[in-house]
Amino acid sequence: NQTLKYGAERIGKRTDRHMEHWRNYGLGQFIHWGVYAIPGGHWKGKYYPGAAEWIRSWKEMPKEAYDELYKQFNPKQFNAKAWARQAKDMGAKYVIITTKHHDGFCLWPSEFTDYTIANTPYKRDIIKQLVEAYDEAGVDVYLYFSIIDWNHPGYRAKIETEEDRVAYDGFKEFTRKQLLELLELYPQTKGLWFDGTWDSAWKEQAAYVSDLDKELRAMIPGLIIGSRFRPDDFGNRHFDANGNMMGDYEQGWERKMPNTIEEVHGNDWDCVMTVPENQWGYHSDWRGHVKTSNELIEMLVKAVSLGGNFVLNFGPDGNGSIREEETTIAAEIGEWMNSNATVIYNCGHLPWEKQDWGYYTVNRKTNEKYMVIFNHPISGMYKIQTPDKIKIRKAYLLENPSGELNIEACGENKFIVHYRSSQKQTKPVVIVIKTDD
Ligand SMILES: C[C@@H]1N[C@@H](C#Cc2ccccc2)[C@H](O)[C@@H]1O
Repeated sequence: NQTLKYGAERIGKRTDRHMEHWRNYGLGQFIHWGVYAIPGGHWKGKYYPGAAEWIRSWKEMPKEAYDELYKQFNPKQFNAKAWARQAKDMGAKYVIITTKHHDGFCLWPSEFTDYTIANTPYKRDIIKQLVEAYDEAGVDVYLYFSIIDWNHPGYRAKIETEEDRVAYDGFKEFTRKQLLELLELYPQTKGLWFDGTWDSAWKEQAAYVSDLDKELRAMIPGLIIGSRFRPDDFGNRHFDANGNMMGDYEQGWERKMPNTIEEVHGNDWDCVMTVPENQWGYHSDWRGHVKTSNELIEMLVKAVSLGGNFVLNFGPDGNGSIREEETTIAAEIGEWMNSNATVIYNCGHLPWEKQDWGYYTVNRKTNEKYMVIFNHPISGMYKIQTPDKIKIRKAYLLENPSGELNIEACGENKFIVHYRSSQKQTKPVVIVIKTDD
């Protein structure tokens, strides 16, 4: 182990009540919204094949043209309360909202730049409306903030000259003032979700970012910040040079998921996921595979079964509307969550051998165990292998607690639950299991 001045601030999970609350969310919503929603992945009739929120970086998009778009931003359909209601009905316990993406456009009236919502035809503070609406709906608010800021003159991807260094020092102070401003303006914020911290310029700022991290945490008790913010002494992010995670949870699962508990290294973690293959901001022409609600429910259950949170992205259009595909997905997930949230909220990893029929989750408070079934064996036999002498005493469908299922004990820690559905299953089914531990 090396002695690090700016490595992991803690070994092992945070155990305070704020983090315990975060750990038990299960399901969150991501909102990516900004001026990139105006072109929606097209420019002058051409289709942009990349992620819509990155369209400014497209060679076919003149930077000066993009940088004028905010003067058209006037989302007349925007209704923060409707968005919050939809998220609540989907079963999301928290939301992560883009305050500023890589293009540098601020959805709040920051006093440190003119490139903000205040200077659009819309004028009003989007972040304030969203924070208040979600908070009122009982959905905790987290703020996404991109360190990369293509609009700021002092931003650098790398520092090569003395001029770069001076410019970047000014950019660091600008970044710091915006972050303090956000927490000052929106004290309901429970955490910051940082992005765009992969530049070498940022990765050389271990001392500065360590101080900033402390300053931000001092502003809001219990503030939660993931592993994508601080670099260590050697520019490592997520894990320091000694392999210890920096931040309160691992932010390494973007559009991908772990398959085993070993891959999450005993840390808290989140998975942030898009409905199409790779669109966070609004793209009017989703191509490639668009995930169904069943696929997304399986990802949610898989994340919880491995001790993480699953955060599903929504990309509202330039008028402030949530697109039809996302509205349908939210309703279908919400319908399943209505009768199955028991296996998601306050649940985590059960260290039993993974079986083909699906995933286990366990309620951290009651120790009640769940089998969430995605694959029905034609045998009608659901195998369970318990560790060290744990016996299965009872099993029943979550939707029918009085209908006990037949359990066959097959020798040391092997059990078979017999279940054959009477009708065609189009959504995951949950079996509750009672044990003698
Ligand atoms: C949460 C997501 N992170 C951002 C990114 C990215 C990215 C950029 C380059 C290579 C791979 C990923 C996306 O624009 C979105 O905000």
